[in-house]
Amino acid sequence: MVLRMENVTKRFGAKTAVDHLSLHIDSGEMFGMLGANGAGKTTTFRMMIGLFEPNDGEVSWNGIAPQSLEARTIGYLPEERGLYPKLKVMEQMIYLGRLRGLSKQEAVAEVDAWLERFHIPHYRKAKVENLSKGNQQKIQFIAAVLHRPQLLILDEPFSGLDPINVDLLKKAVVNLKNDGTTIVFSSHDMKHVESLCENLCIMNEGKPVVHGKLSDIKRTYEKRKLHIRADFSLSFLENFDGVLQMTNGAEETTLELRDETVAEAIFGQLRDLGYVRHFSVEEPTLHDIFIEKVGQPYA
Ligand SMILES: Nc1ncnc2c1ncn2[C@@H]1O[C@H](COP(=O)(O)OP(=O)(O)OP(=O)(O)O)[C@@H](O)[C@H]1O
Repeated sequence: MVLRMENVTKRFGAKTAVDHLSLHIDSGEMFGMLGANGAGKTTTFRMMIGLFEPNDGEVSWNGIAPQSLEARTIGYLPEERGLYPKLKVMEQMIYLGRLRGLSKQEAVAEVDAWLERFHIPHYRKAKVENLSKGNQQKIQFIAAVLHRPQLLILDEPFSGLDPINVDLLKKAVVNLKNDGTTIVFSSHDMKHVESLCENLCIMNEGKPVVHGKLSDIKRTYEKRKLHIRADFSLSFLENFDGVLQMTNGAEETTLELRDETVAEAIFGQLRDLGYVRHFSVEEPTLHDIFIEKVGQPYA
């Protein structure tokens, strides 16, 4: 399933929530959406699944409008979790499975397998309202995947989970991807996007400010961080051409450089000055790129 969003704009009254967004997500890909609160991620997801119509532009999956896809094709984990608190887990999952075209037996088999995988088979008959927040989230995740969708859209799937459950869910997501599911997800933790996605989009005020392959984005982002530990004073580097910022830690000096050629120039000079214990150039993190492009740390 290939997703194409061409020049998509969505307005709510005077507010432009998504502004001329073009995206291309390939079949079987895991795609990350980043953006501060209100950047337009959820609105984008809702257009991907046909809940919202764009004011301008087009959305299609394999050339088909999302509204025309079969219910079985899409799985969606909404940001606002929407389970029925009074219903028992299995009853509720059977109901949702039936809505997506599964028989009762198929739904029960899928749900039992997922409950085992998530180490919560004993909650089969529990009311949702009696589960912890993290376990409710696992149930909500199961609701999004029990019909084995080809496209899975996960809005903040890891928020509110402890590290063990984050790992459990991450593994599940990676397995689904390896089985061929196309996955789009948003996360407020850039490390999740960095570890899971080859391709991503950073949105800011409805506009895509960075979009493409993570490795290409990092390569074309010129700024580098340089870490040095030396047995002599490095104070002369403060005014070195291409050094944008210098921070002296207890053991190590960290420099922000205009680009990697500055590191080479510094390296050439240090060799003649004394013993250098450590010299390393760091690739930019997604966090660095986000701050540069969006102008503020991620909320
Ligand atoms: N149904 C709506 N009616 C009016 N305005 C809306 C509606 N949905 C979203 N908006 C506005 O559109 C903008 C983008 O919202 P959206 O929920 O897509 O952002 P987001 O990136 O998902 O944010 P968050 O990380 O906080 O979930 C916001 O300013 C929001 O207030």
